[in-house]
Amino acid sequence: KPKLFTPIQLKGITLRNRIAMSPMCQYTAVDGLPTDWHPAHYQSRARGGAGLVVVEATAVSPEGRITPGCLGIWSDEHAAALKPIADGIKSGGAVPGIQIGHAGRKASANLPWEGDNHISADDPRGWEPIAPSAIAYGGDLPRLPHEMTKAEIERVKADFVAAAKRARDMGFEFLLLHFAHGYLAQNFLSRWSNQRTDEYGGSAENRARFMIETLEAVRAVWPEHLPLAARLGVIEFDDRNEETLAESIALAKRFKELGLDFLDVSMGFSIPDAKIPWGAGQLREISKRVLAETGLPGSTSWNINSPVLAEAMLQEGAGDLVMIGRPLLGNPHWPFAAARELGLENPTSVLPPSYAHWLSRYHFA
Ligand SMILES: NC(=O)C1=CN(Cc2ccccc2)CCC1
Repeated sequence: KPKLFTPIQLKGITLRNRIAMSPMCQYTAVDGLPTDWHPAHYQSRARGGAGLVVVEATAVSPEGRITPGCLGIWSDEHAAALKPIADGIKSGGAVPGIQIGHAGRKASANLPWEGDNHISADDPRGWEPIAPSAIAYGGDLPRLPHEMTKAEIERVKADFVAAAKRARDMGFEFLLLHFAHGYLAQNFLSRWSNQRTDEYGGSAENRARFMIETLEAVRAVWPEHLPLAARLGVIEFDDRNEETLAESIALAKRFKELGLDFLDVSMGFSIPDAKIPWGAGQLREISKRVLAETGLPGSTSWNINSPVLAEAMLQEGAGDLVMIGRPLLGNPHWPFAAARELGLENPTSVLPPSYAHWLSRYHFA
């Protein structure tokens, strides 16, 4: 039986299979609120057979959005608007997850298909990004962020806690902290973006402080029986990969001590000229190493572009789940196609009865 279609228990929650829909920004929110796009987008992937559906990066504050089209959970109104989405994922048979984050120095950008660049400083649609240091990312995101004061650091940590409480209260059962992709938490971790001289900068411990303190504070409010996860940028593909990986593994071990239940292995994306080794299953070896050394259940993503590759990665310990992104954009029923390709008996069993009944009958040779 393919491992991809075996259940897994994470704390008090059981996933029906190992297929997770990776959080992917839809850029269709208005003032942080979902539109009719979001419920259909997410419920269709649950009905298509995924075991876990993780809602896209949802900002803990307005200035924490990547673009004006990003979701937010910074108010009770925003939280209430997300409840139907959590309910729809659950009624579709998947575990409802959500990623919460802050875009840091990459914030205030145009939609990817409308420039993918910083909104110009004089454009009222934008806002001033905030980050650990006044150092711009560069490339198409050249805007200088405002260096956060201690008070702002405290405020943003509190925003993460408030966001976690709202996600909990709206029925989400898997919480994924966005600690990757050159956003705020990663901005603190990376020397490229953090040159503070206070206790939030300098040593590896100091640069990890924001993540550590945020994890501790969120853990205290996130229910013990629900999995708390983090997506961590463990490597930058710059000129110090070994050092970064060693720091990341030590940090992940610390996260485990602090009660993290699940680690999703990703990339730092802290600088524009990173040498990303794009390719099928590109983080497979890195994920195997990080998860083996930390002993945490986990996953990775990035171009897991075939069911055979997904199965191989599970078999070799590159994750307990696979994070499937773009293939699920192209086909909400990717799990059904994977079930057939991997030879699962009764492949239609991954779909709801309304589809499964007719898909499993009246075949002809
Ligand atoms: N919210 C996120 O984590 C996002 C990650 N991206 C990853 C990505 C980076 C570079 C190339 C492709 C995809 C795209 C934008 C949103």
